[in-house]
Amino acid sequence: DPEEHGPVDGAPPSKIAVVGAGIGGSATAHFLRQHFGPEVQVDVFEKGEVGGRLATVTVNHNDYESGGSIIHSLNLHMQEFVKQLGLKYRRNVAGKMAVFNGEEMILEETDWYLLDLFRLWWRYGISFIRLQMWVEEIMEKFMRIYKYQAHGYAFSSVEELLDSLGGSGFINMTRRPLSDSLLELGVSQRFIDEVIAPVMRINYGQNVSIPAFVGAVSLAGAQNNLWAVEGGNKLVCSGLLKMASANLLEAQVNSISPIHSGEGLQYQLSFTTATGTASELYDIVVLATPLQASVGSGVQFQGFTPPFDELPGSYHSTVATIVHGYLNTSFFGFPDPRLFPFASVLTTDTPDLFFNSVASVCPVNISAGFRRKQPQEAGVYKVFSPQLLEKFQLKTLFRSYYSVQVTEWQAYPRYSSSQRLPPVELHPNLYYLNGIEWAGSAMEMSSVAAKNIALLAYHRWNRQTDMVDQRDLVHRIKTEL
Ligand SMILES: Cc1cc2nc3c(=O)[nH]c(=O)nc-3n(C[C@H](O)[C@H](O)[C@H](O)COP(=O)(O)OP(=O)(O)OC[C@H]3O[C@@H](n4cnc5c(N)ncnc54)[C@H](O)[C@@H]3O)c2cc1C
Ligand SMILES: CC(C)=CCC/C(C)=C/CC/C(C)=C/CSC[C@H](N)C(=O)O
Repeated sequence: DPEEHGPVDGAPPSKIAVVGAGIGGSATAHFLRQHFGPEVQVDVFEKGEVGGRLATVTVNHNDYESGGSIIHSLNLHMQEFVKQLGLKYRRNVAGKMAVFNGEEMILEETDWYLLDLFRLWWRYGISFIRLQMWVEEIMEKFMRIYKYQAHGYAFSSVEELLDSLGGSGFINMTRRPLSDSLLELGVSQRFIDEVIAPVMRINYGQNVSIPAFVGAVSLAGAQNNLWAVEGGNKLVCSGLLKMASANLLEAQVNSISPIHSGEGLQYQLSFTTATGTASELYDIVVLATPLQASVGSGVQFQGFTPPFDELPGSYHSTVATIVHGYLNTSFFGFPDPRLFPFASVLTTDTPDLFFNSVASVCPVNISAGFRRKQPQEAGVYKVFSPQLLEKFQLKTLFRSYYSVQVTEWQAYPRYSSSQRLPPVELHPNLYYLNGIEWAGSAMEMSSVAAKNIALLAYHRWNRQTDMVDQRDLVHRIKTEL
């Protein structure tokens, strides 16, 4: 009901709450400040660590990313944050990749690009060219969002946002399995089994039946133009909160209820801090954390029914195990570690294989002369697996080790092609950011959603309906310029 958005006299909101200080919540605080100006109070509630799923662990005096680690060169919001915050890029240190099927390496990268290309062509025909063109085309359409957002356009749902970028084709990609889309494109089943499936396993711990849209995001994350933030990706979150002059409250939000008073519509947030429970009133609230029961945000809605009973679906559990030790290269068919040239090993979808990938990792601070450790030396490796690794499994992958650090993540949605995308607007001035993860979960996706919600909240508050869910933006923007 438009009557319930901002006041008719055009007064700005005085207090806005953001729940969650991951990249989604921090970026929201930053964009809210940009759009609503310096006067509004922005409170950010965080029950755990700033950064959320962007986190590091310390091994042998160095820090390593244990959650979200890589950023695409065309992820322009992340790039802009790093620039504005005066942070530095950390380029990917090159390393060769192989695919293991539980018995042997079925694909091995070499030092010779042309040889690799020839091998790919020999084994899979032109599947890899078709795939590359498909991902490029999707990326090109995805990039439209930056123009739309720069012109101030917002979308009231993830479907509207996707539709504006790639029409019904993009929405359909969230509803059909990746394998179907690729087969239709003429990509061979062998290529899907031996290349696509391993990429889906390392990036989302799932298989090729995940929806095509998130499949394309995952494939973009397997390209070679990737980077990270020097010092750790989570520095972006703390930096954005600071730049936005947001008040960080170390508190768990327990409930949200709408209150109608002389002030108009407000939301009462009740929350628990180290010293007890309290509550505050806000004009606008943004929830920047997954609300699925399996993730356990603990937020209850009181006094109104959001547009869902309980959000359907659950989050996929992925275990990141960081091991400092000696890789057991014999397990991969290389008895002599000096002859093992790979920095990362991906795996095919093979029953009984207990891990998705193992990769040598670089610390978040790399000095100029940094080089990856050779397999005959002790190095730091990240293993992704669906379950906690048992001791015998660690002993299978490593000849010996000094330390093991385990992070069990409710990592990203457990994707299915029949899942509908969650709503963005839960009540007139109450917004939900993490529905976008059901299209694709990545730092940039949360950043795009953050910008969208800040714009949407601003236009709704000011009753600017002509800036929301506008059609034919490609053409409109051309003529606006
Ligand atoms: C192992 C792993 C690897 C990944 N790799 C990549 C990658 O390489 N590249 C990439 O782009 N993406 C990657 N991702 C995905 C990416 O990390 C996420 O999409 C992104 O970080 C999500 O950010 P968010 O802010 O939306 O959510 P979160 O980071 O989950 O933030 C939500 C925050 O809300 C807080 N919170 C929850 N409930 C409450 C409450 N009631 N009160 C107060 N606070 C609350 C939580 O503590 C949390 O800090 C990876 C994820 C994982 C787990
Ligand atoms: C949003 C767009 C257009 C592109 C993002 C591409 C990207 C960076 C995807 C990564 C997705 C993801 C969840 C990766 C997880 S694992 C990452 C890495 N291999 C690791 O070892 O940590």
